[in-house]
Amino acid sequence: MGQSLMVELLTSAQMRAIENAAIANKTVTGLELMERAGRGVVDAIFAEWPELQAAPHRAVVLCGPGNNGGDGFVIARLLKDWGWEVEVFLYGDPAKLPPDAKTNYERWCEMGGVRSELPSDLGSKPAVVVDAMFGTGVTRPLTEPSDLYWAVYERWAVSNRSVHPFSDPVWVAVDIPSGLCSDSGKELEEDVLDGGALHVPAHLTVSFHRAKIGHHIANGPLVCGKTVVADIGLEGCSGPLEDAKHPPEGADGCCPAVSPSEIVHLAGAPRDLGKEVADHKYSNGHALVLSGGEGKSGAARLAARGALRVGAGLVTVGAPPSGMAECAAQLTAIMLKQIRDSKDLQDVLEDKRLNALCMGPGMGVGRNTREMVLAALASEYPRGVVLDADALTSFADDPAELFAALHHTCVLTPHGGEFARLFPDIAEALNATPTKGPAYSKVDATRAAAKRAGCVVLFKGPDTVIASPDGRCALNSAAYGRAAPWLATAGSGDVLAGIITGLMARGVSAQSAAEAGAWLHVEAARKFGPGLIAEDLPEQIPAVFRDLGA
Ligand SMILES: NC(=O)C1=CN([C@@H]2O[C@H](COP(=O)(O)OP(=O)(O)OC[C@H]3O[C@@H](n4cnc5c(N)ncnc54)[C@H](OP(=O)(O)O)[C@@H]3O)[C@@H](O)[C@H]2O)[C@@H](O)CC1
Ligand SMILES: [K+]
Repeated sequence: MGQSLMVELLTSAQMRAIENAAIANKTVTGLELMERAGRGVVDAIFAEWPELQAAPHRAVVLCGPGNNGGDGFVIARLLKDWGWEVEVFLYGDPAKLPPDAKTNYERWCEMGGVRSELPSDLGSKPAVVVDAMFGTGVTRPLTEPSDLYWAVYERWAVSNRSVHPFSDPVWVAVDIPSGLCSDSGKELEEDVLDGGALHVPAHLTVSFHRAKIGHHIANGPLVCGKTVVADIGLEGCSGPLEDAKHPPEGADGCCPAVSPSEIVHLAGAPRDLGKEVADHKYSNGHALVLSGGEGKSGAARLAARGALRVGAGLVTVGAPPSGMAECAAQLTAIMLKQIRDSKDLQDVLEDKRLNALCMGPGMGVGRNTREMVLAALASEYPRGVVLDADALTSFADDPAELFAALHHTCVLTPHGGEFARLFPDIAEALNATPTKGPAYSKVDATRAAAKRAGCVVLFKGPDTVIASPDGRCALNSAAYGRAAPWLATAGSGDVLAGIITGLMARGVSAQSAAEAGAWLHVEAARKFGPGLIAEDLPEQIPAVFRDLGA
């Protein structure tokens, strides 16, 4: 099974490396890139609001002291060329602008004025406000610049997104809304409460070459509005070659500036999930899902149903004696076996056809769960093991004991609370108020956790991050066109654990199963829509598969 359409997400350092390599290779000049960036923003505005292309309007362009500001001067010039009335503000000293930004500042000055002070009369309401204050170069909280920014915002408050956009100005962010860290999707803040971070939510954010991680993680989707990516002619420069440490020239003259393995991908639609006509049930594996006792078996049954629907050939629920009657009354296609402790589990695992295990949902926190997990992990046969919920919390007192036993066919699926129990120091770094950029991100945290645990970690949320110990990392974003707010419902995580287990039973590797599972989980929720409860999720998988042509 593979992933289709791998969309790359970059950090600011990766973007800079790609840009610098292209300039060093003489593929393009910085000035050309800036021109294309500015044009990309104008094209995106006209594509989004064709009414704005049809007749001239008024724009306010807020420029900052770096190259993001440089893009702003290009946009001002292009809009003016289009017949618009354009007012430009600059935060910073024009003499200190970087060279390309300065060139564009000077070109703009031949066409119009630049104000740095806030006038008492800001003039008539513009159709568009362009935020070109700060882009990927923000390294500290914005305090002083926010005066100008907020004044413009408050003057024409962008109150209600649902009304026709031109009753308020549309707010267009160049590259990323100013003040948002492009690596972490967090706003840099002062330690003090009145830090004055900038984060006006944009209607449209136009980024360049690739989306940045920050557009898709943490607050990014809340602040960026609709995000589009403009092609600025750097295609082929991200690193199509495997060994980017010793980069030969790329076929198109570009130099792969970033090792492909370092790049985070947006999880995409999985491919090849169909079954072969000649398959029999054992060709698609046998998943075992461990359950809790009486009144606690629902979570395991949800997981088992997810595993079966995603195509595991057979699924068995293993329950302690007190859970047997409840499970027997509820299960039909799913088999049932009594497993009370680690000794029973070891016996059951003698059957090598059981090739994937799901442990945790509803199992209970404590010694018995701990011992069963360790018994499963000690088994010599290399089966997939998905650990969720109580299987994670049972090791809160001694995570190192768990980490010592984990191996490369394991997947941990913590939510924020479980993550903090297993990786308290990493969670603390992630949750600290970010005062410097690039800020520590959920990507950094998940990669660090995977390395420490020695297995795949899937850190849940609307921005689910999936990382392997070798650094491979994907982001499954339930935002923008894939928002799935009804997924935050009891038992939804149990189904996800089961889906991943089912995929591993079918022979999918740990990282790919976690990525595909997270993607399918969101799609199943979107298929059902409002009113979704966890029981509905497995039942939507057939429709999702049909859409995939599986
Ligand atoms: N990469 C590409 O391919 C392309 C990139 N392009 C564009 O370049 C943008 C990146 O440009 P950039 O690196 O100059 O950074 P940018 O965001 O303008 O800010 C840096 C300036 O802000 C200042 N500053 C920072 N924090 C501050 C604070 N708290 N308070 C006050 N000042 C603060 C900082 O000052 P310093 O830290 O140096 O003192 C520096 O002067 C990118 O987002 C995209 O729009 C496109 O043109 C073409 C293709
Ligand atoms: K910006």
